[in-house]
Order: sequence, then structure tokens, then C-alpha cells
Amino acid sequence: MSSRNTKPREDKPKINDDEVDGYVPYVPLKKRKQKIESIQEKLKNKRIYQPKEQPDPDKNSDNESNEDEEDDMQKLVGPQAGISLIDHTTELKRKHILKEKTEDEKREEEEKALLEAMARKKQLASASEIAKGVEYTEPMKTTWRPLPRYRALPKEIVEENRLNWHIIVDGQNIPPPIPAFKSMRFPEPVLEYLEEKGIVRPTPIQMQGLPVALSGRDMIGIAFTGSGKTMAFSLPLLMLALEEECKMSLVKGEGPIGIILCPSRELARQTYEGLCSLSKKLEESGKYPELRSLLCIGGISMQEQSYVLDRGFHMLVATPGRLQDMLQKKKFNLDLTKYLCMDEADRMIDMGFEEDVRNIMSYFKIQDFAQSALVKPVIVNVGRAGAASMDIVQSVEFVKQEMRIVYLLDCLQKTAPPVLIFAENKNDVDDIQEYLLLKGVEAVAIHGGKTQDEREYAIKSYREGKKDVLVATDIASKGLDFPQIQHVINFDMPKEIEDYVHRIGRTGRSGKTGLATTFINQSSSTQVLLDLKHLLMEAKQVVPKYLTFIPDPTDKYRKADGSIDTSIGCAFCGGLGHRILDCPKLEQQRRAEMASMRQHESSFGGGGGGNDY
Ligand SMILES: Nc1ncnc2c1ncn2[C@@H]1O[C@H](COP(=O)(O)OP(=O)(O)OP(=O)(O)O)[C@@H](O)[C@H]1O
Repeated sequence: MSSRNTKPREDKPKINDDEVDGYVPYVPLKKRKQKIESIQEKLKNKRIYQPKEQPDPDKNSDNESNEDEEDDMQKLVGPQAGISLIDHTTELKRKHILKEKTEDEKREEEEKALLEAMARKKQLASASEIAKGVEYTEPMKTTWRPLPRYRALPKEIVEENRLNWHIIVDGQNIPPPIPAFKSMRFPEPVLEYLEEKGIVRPTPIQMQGLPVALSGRDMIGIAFTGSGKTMAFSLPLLMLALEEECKMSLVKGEGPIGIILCPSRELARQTYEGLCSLSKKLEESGKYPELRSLLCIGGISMQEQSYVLDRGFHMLVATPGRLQDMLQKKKFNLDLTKYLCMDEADRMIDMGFEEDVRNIMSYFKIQDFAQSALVKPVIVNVGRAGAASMDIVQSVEFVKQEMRIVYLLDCLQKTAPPVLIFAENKNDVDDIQEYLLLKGVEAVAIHGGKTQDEREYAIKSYREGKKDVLVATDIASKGLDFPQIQHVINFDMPKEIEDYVHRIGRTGRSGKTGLATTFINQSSSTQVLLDLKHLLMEAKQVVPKYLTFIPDPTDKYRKADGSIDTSIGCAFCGGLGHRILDCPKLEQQRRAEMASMRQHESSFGGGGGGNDY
């Protein structure tokens, strides 16, 4: 009989009480606990990069015929066929192919087909590697391994610990979560650095993500904003760089050992600075060698970093466009590169960097490197992708368009500084800053129209507490970590709920609470307001009346007890107020793809120019 049956369930995981004592786990989403298995199942279908399915030699002929059907489906739909998946599904409906099924079954099947086709399309294998037919099937080897006492933990205890920390995993031979940095075998200076930063215990994504990445396994990490993902991918890179440098010192023309790709310059700089501080700490101890990092983003010249380039460098933090440019110019190569991390990978693809990322992949030569971006990947999920942090109080207010700027001043009184104000367009950002300056508020602003120097000045002075308010477009919403932001004000509701989650996620970080105020009015799109309503419900926040009056198409998915299965939402964009089949973002992407195909056809078609063999 298991101990679970004989004594009351313990809140604390069973590993080592010294290590976990006092650990306060993340506030759970109630449903997740109850539905852990069903979520795991859904995770497999989520819109994340999935490895190419390996052919199964044991497959029987039935399966083969299924595969044929799937292949046929692939040929029939998608951009290459010129028929969208949505149109294809509509056509299927028209032909009554799904006639015998219940409404729910039909919807599930349609969603599944859509997701599977998308996952196939999303593989990030480099074109040239595919052409060469190179296949990598084994994960990278590192010398790191969990301490013997963790390796010896029985499977049931490991699973129970994951459950208690709300960690969901998927994949083969996954290392156990480890609840203490010390037990992860980091060098003493790294532990000191973490302690100085107030980072005493790993967050759940770090407990599980670090052992996975340190073991050299490919990983897809999903966790909500502000939960410490940066450390989860920076520390393994640092350790790999250290291992390689200790084996053989890097010289001019060598490196990087690993790359972190970021969707914005600001995020890249923040991650780069973190790596530099960690390396400095190691070197200053006198026990470890110098590890060099290079920042490769638009707006800064490589000349400035000639010291690093002249000596070879271990770690590279870059934005995709600039990295591709540097590779083309042969400023460095990826011959020694073993580690690639894409921070906010889905964002990067959304922002149109997919082609750049594919090109970057084609510069990898190391045999052990992934052919399709991921080999036997481990999925680590802590919190629904796209869920808001439970440490944020979300206030949504109906404010007329023309009243917003004046009302901002009242809003600023709600908390002490620092305050971050988001607006969708650059002109609004400029107007708000100007207005606040006139009213004597110390405000700085950033948006894509500002020079790199202006952007850096704004971020630096705000981060150092010299300015009370930062006004920004979404440029500052992704991953930027400002200490202690008290209040985020959304001057407008962003077009997508994902952006809303990123924006408000600038507060309520590292276990602290924060406030987010959002102005809504008739100009906000109905779709995003519905998503917002469901997000507020999920996070147990007050739902303003205005939102409850909007006709809600998800009512049809409501169960007998009145509740909605909020753990599902849209599997494409994460919005809870609609399903994937009605996803506006997917529709937008489909249009963009069709437009780009037409453009492609018109630039290549009919020219009779011959092939470039
Ligand atoms: N284990 C920890 N304990 C306490 N604070 C931590 C811990 N790990 C990271 N932090 C701090 O929490 C803050 C947020 O971390 P980070 O920026 O990595 O979050 P994130 O998950 O990447 O968020 P986002 O999704 O917004 O990018 C940082 O200031 C970081 O120093």
C-alpha cells in the first residue's frame, strides 16, 4: 500500500527537508491539479516546436494507411497547396464527412488536425541540413549528472514531487526536479551570485528545467511571466562554456560555444549583462577561467567588442536578424556551437524571424547538433502558457478614449513609483510622455522610432530609479525585468491577449505582488475583451460589468454546472475566450502566408530563368 493511502497528503515534496524547508510553492491553478493528466495529453498537441515523428518500424499496416491519409491531408492543405486548413475543414464539414460525430467530437478532431499540420510545418530544421539528409538522434552529452541521492529516488516519489510543485513534464528519461541550487552542483561563486541577488531557492521551472538542460537534453520550457526562465537557460550555457574552456581554452576565431537568441535588443542586452556578471563572479574567485560573451544586436558596432572577438568568445546573445548578418559576413562561425536557446521562441516566429532562424540553423556544423531543432525533447511546463501570474491584481476600467490621458494622472496615484505605462502606438507614447512631463512627472519613453541611445538611456535611468515612469510600446513588454515595478497601466488594450499577459507580467515578479490597470472602451476588439474576461476569471479577479455584457460564443462550450473548461482555450494563441477554429491570430497568419506566397510566386514564377545548379 502506498504511503499516500495511509497518511494525510503532505504539501511538501519528499526529498530533503533541509532543502525545501520554508519553500512556498506557486499558487496553483485549481483546475490543473485536478486535471493534470488531461493537460499532459493536451500539451502534446500544443503549438510548440515538435520533433519530426520518427518512423516506427513496428507499425502495422493499419497505421501505415493512417499515415497515408495524413500525408494526403498534408498535400491537400496548407500554404503549399494554396488551400488553408480552415477552408479545408469547412469543406470537410460541407461534405458531411464528420456527420456521425457529436459536436464536441467534431470540434476536437478539427482542432487536432489543425494542430498536427501546424506542428509539422513548424519544424525548425535548417534547409541545408535537410537537403544533406543528416539526422541526429542522440541528445548532446555533458558531464553534468544529478547527485546520486537524486538519481536513486524512486519514480513514484519523483512524480509526486512534480505534482506538488505543479510541474508537468513530457518526454523520455527525464532527470528529477532538484529543489536546491547547491544540489545542482553549481560552483561556489555561482551560488554566491545567486544569493547576492536574493535568489535562494529555485522556482519550479528552474527545479526541473535546470537538470534537464544541464544534462544536455533538448527542452521546451513553458512557464508564466516572471517565473525565472532566464536563469533556467543562462546557467546551463554558463556551465557548458566553463566545461569547454577547461577542456581547451578558446582562441581568436573560436566560439561561440552557445547562443541565446532574443526577440528584442533590450531583452538581449539584459540577458547578456546577466551572463557577464556571472562570468565575472566566476573569474574573480581566482579558481575559474575567464568566460567571454558577445552581444550581437542592431545599433551597436562589433568594433566596440573587438577585445572579445580578438580572444575568442564562449557565449553569444543575439537578435536573429543581426546574427544572421554577422554569419553571412563571416565575422565568426558556429563550428564549436553546441547550445542554442530561443527565448520567447513563439514570439520570434510571430515577429517574422522564422526565416532568419532557419538560416542560422544552417550554419551549424557540429554532428551532435539537432537536425530538426529538437532531439528527444523534454517539455517542462509550469503554469498554462499564456496564463497571468497570480501575484498581480488586475483592475480593468472602462475609460472613454478622450478621457484616458487625463485619467492617467489619477491612476498614477494608486501606487508608489516605479510605474510602467503601455500604449500600442508610438504617437500615443510620445503624447503621454509629453503630458506627464508637463505635469511634472519624471517620465521617460521608449518605442521603435527612438534611437538606440535614447532607448538605452530611458531603460537605464528608469532601472536605476532616476525616473519614476516609463512609457513604452510593446517593445518593453517582452521579458524585460525591471526591479520592483509597482503598477503597470495599459493605456489601451493590446490586440492580442498574449501581449496583455506579457505587459502586466512586468509587475508581480519574483514572488512580489503588483497592480495592473487596463483601460478598455468601445475601440477595444470584442475578441480580445472576451479573452480578457476569461483570463480574469481564471486568475480569480474581478470581472467588470462591461465585459459580462459582450455576447460570448464560448457559452456553447459551457458544461452543465455552468463552468467552462478554461484549461484548454485556443491551442494556437492561448486566448481563453475562443477556440482555435475561431482564432483571429491564426487567421491573420494564414492571410500573411497567402500574401507572401503570392509575392513569392510573382517574383519567381513565369520568368523561365532556369535553375541555379
Ligand atoms: N529562484 C528565484 N528566486 C527569486 N527570484 C528569482 C529567482 N529566479 C529568478 N528570479 C528573479 O525573478 C525576476 C524574473 O525572472 P526572469 O526575468 O527570468 O523571468 P521570466 O520567466 O523570464 O519572465 P518573462 O516571461 O517576463 O520573460 C528576475 O529579477 C530574477 O532575478
